[in-house]
Amino acid sequence: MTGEVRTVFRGGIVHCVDASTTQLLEDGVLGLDQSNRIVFVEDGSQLALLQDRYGFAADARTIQLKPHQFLMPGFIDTHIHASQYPNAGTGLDMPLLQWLETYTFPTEAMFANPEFAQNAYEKVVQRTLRSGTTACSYFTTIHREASTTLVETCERLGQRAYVGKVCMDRNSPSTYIEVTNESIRETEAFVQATLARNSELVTPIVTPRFVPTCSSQLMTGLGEVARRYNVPIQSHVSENAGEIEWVRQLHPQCSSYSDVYDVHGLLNSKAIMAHGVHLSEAEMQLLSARKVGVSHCPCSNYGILSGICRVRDLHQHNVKVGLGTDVSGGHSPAMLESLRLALIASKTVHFQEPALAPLRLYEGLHLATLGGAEVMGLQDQIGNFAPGKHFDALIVDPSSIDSPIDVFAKDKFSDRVEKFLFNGDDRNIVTVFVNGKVVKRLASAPALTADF
Ligand SMILES: O=c1[nH]c(=O)c2nc[nH]c2[nH]1
Repeated sequence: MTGEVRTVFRGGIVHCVDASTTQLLEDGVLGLDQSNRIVFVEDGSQLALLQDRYGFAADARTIQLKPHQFLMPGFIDTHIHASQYPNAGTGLDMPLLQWLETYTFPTEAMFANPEFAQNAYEKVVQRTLRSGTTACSYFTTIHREASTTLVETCERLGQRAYVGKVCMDRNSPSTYIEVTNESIRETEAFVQATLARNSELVTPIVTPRFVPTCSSQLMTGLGEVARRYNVPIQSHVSENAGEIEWVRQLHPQCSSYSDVYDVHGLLNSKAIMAHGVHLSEAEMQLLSARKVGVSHCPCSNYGILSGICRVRDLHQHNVKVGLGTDVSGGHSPAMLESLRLALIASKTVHFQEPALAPLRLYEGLHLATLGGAEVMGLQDQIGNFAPGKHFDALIVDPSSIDSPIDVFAKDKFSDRVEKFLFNGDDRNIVTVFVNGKVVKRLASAPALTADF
């Protein structure tokens, strides 16, 4: 239910209505109610009619975007290791298992130090917000205290987030491993404490790292915690050939990597599985039947030599797909980079399998916004500008100060949007709203009243 219209934005608007429909309005209007929920998105020429149709408050305000500016939904990063941000852009010279041992586990172990954790988490939340990411599904480390620091940081800086304390009780370094029962107890304590905050923005997510580092007893226990508190689950699946072979040796009785999670009660409609690069036909059918979402992480899949996820094939199997930066297997915390590489990766798949058509630009935008919301189970709350949703949005300015884009008189509105998606960066993202609150504002932003 939405209320009377209190705020109207007028200017360009682009958002994905569904996986195959994008609404592009060069002169659009978007109405918000008193709690900053979206009431409507319409063509601006209809404004007078809309006042009657939706009931505008007597003191409703109109915020006029500057020429070339447009509104779009915030990006949704469905898979990011907040604790690996100190390594972002480094160490991309090895495949997954070696990379974990050499770079990743040693850095994650440093989060035992609260000051190190505080500094890193502050930076990753600031950086992702600045890049236009309004919602993230974060992995932290095995440390509960530091994981709570990330929860507090997201709340304070105003980012919507799932935060998961990582669990691992086998095949891990002696300095970075948990005892099974303690890992389950600590997860439950973290879930309880995070739920008790009644946060509008942050939700705990149960996070078994991946099969090689989680015993059967741990996976079963974590599945029970997720069910008891009705919270989501995240992990990694079928990312890398060496990893998949290891899982086969560890669980010879299971028919596939995905089946290992299934028999331990970890696949359901609230589960997010990252990568899915080498999923078999049977695994795609299983993920589809369990309504599991896949986080496609193309930067990481190239960076740590995993392979290429067949997104079109997943869609044909009716599997939900969103995008993840997967910092720091992925080099960049910016979702624009993941979007671009997702488009390129789909062309590489197409070269190899011509029947799988490359993703079109707006399918990429869907993956980065509404598709991500579906993967996180938040499709009724965020991901596009449908009535009733929260206002998690960006004001993009292709002509902002220091813009990396040049706009020409011949450019249509759709050209300006495309230029941003391919050549823009955070200098073009002049305002970021999460839950109707401004969390980033640059000098080129339109004037806003103080209560945003
Ligand atoms: O890309 C990845 N990053 C990780 O940190 C990880 N852990 C298990 N599997 C993983 N894959």
